[in-house]
Amino acid sequence: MLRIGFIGGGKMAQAMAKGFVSAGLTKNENILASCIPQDTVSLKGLKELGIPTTFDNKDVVKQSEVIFLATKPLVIPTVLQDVKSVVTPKNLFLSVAMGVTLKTLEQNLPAESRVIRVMPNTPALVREGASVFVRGSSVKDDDAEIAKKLLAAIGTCEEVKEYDLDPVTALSGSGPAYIYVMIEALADGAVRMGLARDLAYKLAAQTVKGAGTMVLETGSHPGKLKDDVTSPGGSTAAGLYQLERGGLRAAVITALEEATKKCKEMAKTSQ
Ligand SMILES: NC(=O)C1=CN([C@@H]2O[C@H](COP(=O)(O)OP(=O)(O)OC[C@H]3O[C@@H](n4cnc5c(N)ncnc54)[C@H](O)[C@@H]3O)[C@@H](O)[C@H]2O)C=CC1
Ligand SMILES: O=C(O)[C@@H]1CCC=N1
Repeated sequence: MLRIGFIGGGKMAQAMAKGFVSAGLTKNENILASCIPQDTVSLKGLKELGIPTTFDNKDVVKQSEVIFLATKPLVIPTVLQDVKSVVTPKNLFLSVAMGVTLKTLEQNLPAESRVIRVMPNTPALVREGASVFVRGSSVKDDDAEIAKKLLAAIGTCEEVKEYDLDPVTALSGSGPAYIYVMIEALADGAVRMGLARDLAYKLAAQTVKGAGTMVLETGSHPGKLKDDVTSPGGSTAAGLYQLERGGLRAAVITALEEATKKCKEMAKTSQ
């Protein structure tokens, strides 16, 4: 069984770890995750999952073949300098850090280290994640296969070019947050119109799930699927008109632009 470690044991690390265990790729007790001693939130979450923890990142490198780098982006160069002396050719690094380039990752590790950049998202926890990955310069086909196997076990997985990673981060990395806001707003609207809140959340969430599955499984254009819902002179047309008046599309498009810009800024500051 593959020995998986996480440097940084926060929200994203825990979501992936839970997904890997549910997929049968490893067991909780075979994972090792590090965090900082004062981070009681991470420690509590890892304890609940039954994942062993350490405050020494070198332990993670020594005990794991595959090491996810899952601290905040700005910490990554310091973390890599700290573990550099114990890195061996058996270690494969998968960085999930937003904006931290392969160049920065490779510069802070021994020459020819095997490094892959990944952009996952938190629905990995329920094996409904959307991940992409990019190979570093010393990565072999076997390493890419390991990344694919791990990521495909917790959702969908695509290989992309590094220049795609910032818009991917803005879309599927951050996207669950945008959708949760939409689910809250849908439910708030229904509650305002008199529906019970529990039922409103359930219907809103299933509607998002169902609409996503329609796009994925029918292969139809989202515009056509929208037209299929919109009866002439009906309620949907009345609702859609208000969304357009409220600038929903423009707001979403500029949200993606701002999130992408943030990734590009991070690439510079984390060098
Ligand atoms: N939360 C999300 O939905 C996603 C997050 N990411 C990336 O995942 C990374 C982690 O993000 P989150 O899990 O949201 O943050 P988080 O704050 O929940 O987790 C960060 C973890 O790093 C640990 N940490 C901090 N300094 C450390 C050090 N020097 N050595 C070892 N561990 C240290 C903290 O104790 C904590 O466990 C970020 O780089 C982010 O860009 C990527 C995709 C999605
Ligand atoms: O908000 C962030 O910076 C991270 C990257 C994508 C999702 N969460």
